[in-house]
Amino acid sequence: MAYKKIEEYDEAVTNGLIGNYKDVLNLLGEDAEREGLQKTPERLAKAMQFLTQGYQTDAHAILNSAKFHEPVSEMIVVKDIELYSMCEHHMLPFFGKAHIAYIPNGWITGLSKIARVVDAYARRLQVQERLTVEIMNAIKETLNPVGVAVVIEAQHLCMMMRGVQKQNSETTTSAFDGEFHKNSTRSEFLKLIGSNLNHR
Ligand SMILES: Nc1nc2c(ncn2[C@@H]2O[C@H](COP(=O)(O)OP(=O)(O)OP(=O)(O)O)[C@@H](O)[C@H]2O)c(=O)[nH]1
Ligand SMILES: [Zn+2]
Repeated sequence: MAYKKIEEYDEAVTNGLIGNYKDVLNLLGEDAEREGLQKTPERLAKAMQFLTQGYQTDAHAILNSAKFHEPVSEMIVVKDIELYSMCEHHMLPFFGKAHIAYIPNGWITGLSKIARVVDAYARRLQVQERLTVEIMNAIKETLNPVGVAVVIEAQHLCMMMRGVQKQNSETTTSAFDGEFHKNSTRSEFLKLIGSNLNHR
């Protein structure tokens, strides 16, 4: 399946969500019919479809769509890829940065495709750990690299706006494969992204 942007929203899904979001507003003590809220269920229905469009994207197809044979054997690092996702426990956002590296084994992919793969998995209901591993596996399975590494640093609104209410905590998750299991390779990557995971 080719990667496609959501430009049109599924009418049946949108209408179903609109009805439900009206109920949600009323249950929360609002008046869903008041002027300021009249279009809110529809906006929210579209926003949620946008934020979960990853279910309609195929990360492997994204990477395969710009796969080039290239005799490169040095580490390729794409860092500071911003990401926005939603935790599957509270459906509240978590957001931060992904840093990704791979060491090619004859095949490279378009750099933008790496960032698109982040979105393909981030735009779903997620836990940060699974998001990290899914990105790694997609790169591993399509490019068959000598090694692949993914580090994600994120803040979770469910820990900030509610619950434990910690405003400054940041969660770092990582997934390493192949050459990145070697201390020296992993250290080089962590140094390049300026991560303090190096001290572990
Ligand atoms: N491991 C992991 N946990 C997450 C992530 N996002 C949210 N959580 C946690 O999921 C847990 C759900 O715990 P529960 O005790 O079922 O939910 P809760 O009563 O709302 O918990 P509190 O947030 O502590 O109030 C919480 O500890 C959240 O911090 C994530 O990406 N990874
Ligand atoms: Zn949460």
